[in-house]
Amino acid sequence: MADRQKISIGQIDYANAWPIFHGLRLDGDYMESVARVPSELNRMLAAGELQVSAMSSYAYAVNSDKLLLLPGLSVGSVGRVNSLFFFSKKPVDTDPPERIALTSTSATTVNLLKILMESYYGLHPEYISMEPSLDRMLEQADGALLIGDPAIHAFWTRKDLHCIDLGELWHRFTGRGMTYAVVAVRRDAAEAWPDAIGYIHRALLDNMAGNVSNLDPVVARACREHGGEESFWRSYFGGLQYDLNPRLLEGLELYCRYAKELGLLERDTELAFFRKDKNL
Ligand SMILES: C=C(O[C@@H]1C=C(C(=O)O)C=C[C@H]1O)C(=O)O
Repeated sequence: MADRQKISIGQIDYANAWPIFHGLRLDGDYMESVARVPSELNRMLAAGELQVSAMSSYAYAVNSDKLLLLPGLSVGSVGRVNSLFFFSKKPVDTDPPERIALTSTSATTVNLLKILMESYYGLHPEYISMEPSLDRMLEQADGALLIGDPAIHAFWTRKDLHCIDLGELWHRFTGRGMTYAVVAVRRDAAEAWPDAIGYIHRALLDNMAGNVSNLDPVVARACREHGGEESFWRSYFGGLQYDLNPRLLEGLELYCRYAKELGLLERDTELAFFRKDKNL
């Protein structure tokens, strides 16, 4: 990497990540940020098109030999999430789905659903990956997984469908929290520019702490851009956990163990963290 390469920072292009990124001012001569859906960020970070990014925790696990977690940053929950939904025409308990359409934007929740189908329900449906369009997904499958903003809009409008909150079901199954997204840095970037990465890490932590302690600006932005009640957005953001705390880490470790057991991950995952003074 050249000395003066711009550091590119990936942001999740969904409301769930606004408490981390809203109001962040890092762009300039040496840094730029881009907002994409999680699967695209996962690909870009692995390809070296980004140096630091929010990403699916599953994709971190797949590439953990090339990445380090930025401590204290996450999108997680202990229980309900309100934006990770499995929609089905019939109840799963009485009418098991034979074919499930998975949003192509997700990595963590796609595998969370597979874990829950297999280990909680004892089901082995066929899976297909599709763009997040619920109508089209349900033309081709008995159930559909959506994440992020499309999941929230579908939850508001499709009261005719059965709906399972994946964070709630995971909590019922395991008693644990779960980390859906993390923020990671490429190990080569952490080695090349420890000070710059440390600066970005600090800026993200401070920005997140400010937004979490005063949700008004992100709630106002969500009402403006997505509609819906202020009370919905306040409890949505209030219900998510952004600080990668021990309950979220414990849940992520258990998720990785299930994923490995079921052949969804090739290896055991050891979570490794960026530390400014000793980053590798
Ligand atoms: C809470 C959410 O968490 C997320 C789920 C992800 C995934 O399934 O890969 C990735 C990032 C987050 O967007 C959400 O999408 O609503």
